[in-house]
Amino acid sequence: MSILQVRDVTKVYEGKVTNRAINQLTFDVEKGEFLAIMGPSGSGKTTLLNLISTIDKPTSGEIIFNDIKPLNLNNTELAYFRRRELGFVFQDFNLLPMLTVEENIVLPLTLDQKPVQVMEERLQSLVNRLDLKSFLYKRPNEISGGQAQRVAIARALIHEPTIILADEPTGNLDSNNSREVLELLSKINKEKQATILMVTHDPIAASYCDRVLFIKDGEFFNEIYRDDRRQTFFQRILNVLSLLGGGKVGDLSSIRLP
Ligand SMILES: Nc1ncnc2c1ncn2[C@@H]1O[C@H](COP(=O)(O)OP(=O)(O)OP(=O)(O)O)[C@@H](O)[C@H]1O
Repeated sequence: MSILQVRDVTKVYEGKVTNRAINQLTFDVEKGEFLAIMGPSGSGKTTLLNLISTIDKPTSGEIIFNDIKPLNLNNTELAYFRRRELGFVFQDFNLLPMLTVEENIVLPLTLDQKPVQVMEERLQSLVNRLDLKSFLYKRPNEISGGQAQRVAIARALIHEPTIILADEPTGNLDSNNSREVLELLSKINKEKQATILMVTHDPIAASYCDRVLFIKDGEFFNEIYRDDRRQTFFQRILNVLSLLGGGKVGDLSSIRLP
């Protein structure tokens, strides 16, 4: 079942020079899928994420979540839709520094005025699943980058969104913390059938996904599905990246994945 349908979407930035950042892009995201979007710098990944997250509007084409077309919603409905249906995970975590880890996580429910009991139940379940207990009462500047990203993932999950949109979630993490965050995303994807769309430059991060969709100059370039072994999927991702051009694929091709 498709959770998200991107239908013939084009985004043109008008200015001194007209820039067609996304051009007639069509794809679906299935319920429970973990999808990576990859492409060279300037290929339109951020633009696409902004369109899917309803921060920006397509010039033409449609984006449909289940049966909801965000373009048809007014501003109040759109704000509510974003809060309820979408979960965001960013490269720089975006935690509020003055709040504790616990307060950051329940913030979306506080904004939704959910009953305290609901907040506590969901918080407890996430604290156990994401192993957050030891730093629940600390503030963001007192925890590591990996821990901060786990908190951001908990915050994205607490209102049980239809889809999690992750923008380079490991971009600011070292390799150990990256692996921890990717294993966590993989776990919530498998155990809770969470649907995740992740934009990444990192072929190791993409190798945790079920499918990688490659874009070039705002257009569909290729897509590949994971097979049994992550190592062979990783090699196939590198092959497509080398066809796409740019990047440091040569340096990575000898990596053995943990
Ligand atoms: N607000 C804007 N106004 C005009 N052009 C823009 C705007 N935002 C992006 N662009 C252009 O649209 C194209 C796609 O940019 P986008 O940021 O979506 O690429 P990207 O794949 O996310 O790049 P990167 O990997 O470097 O972040 C680029 O040519 C960029 O210069």
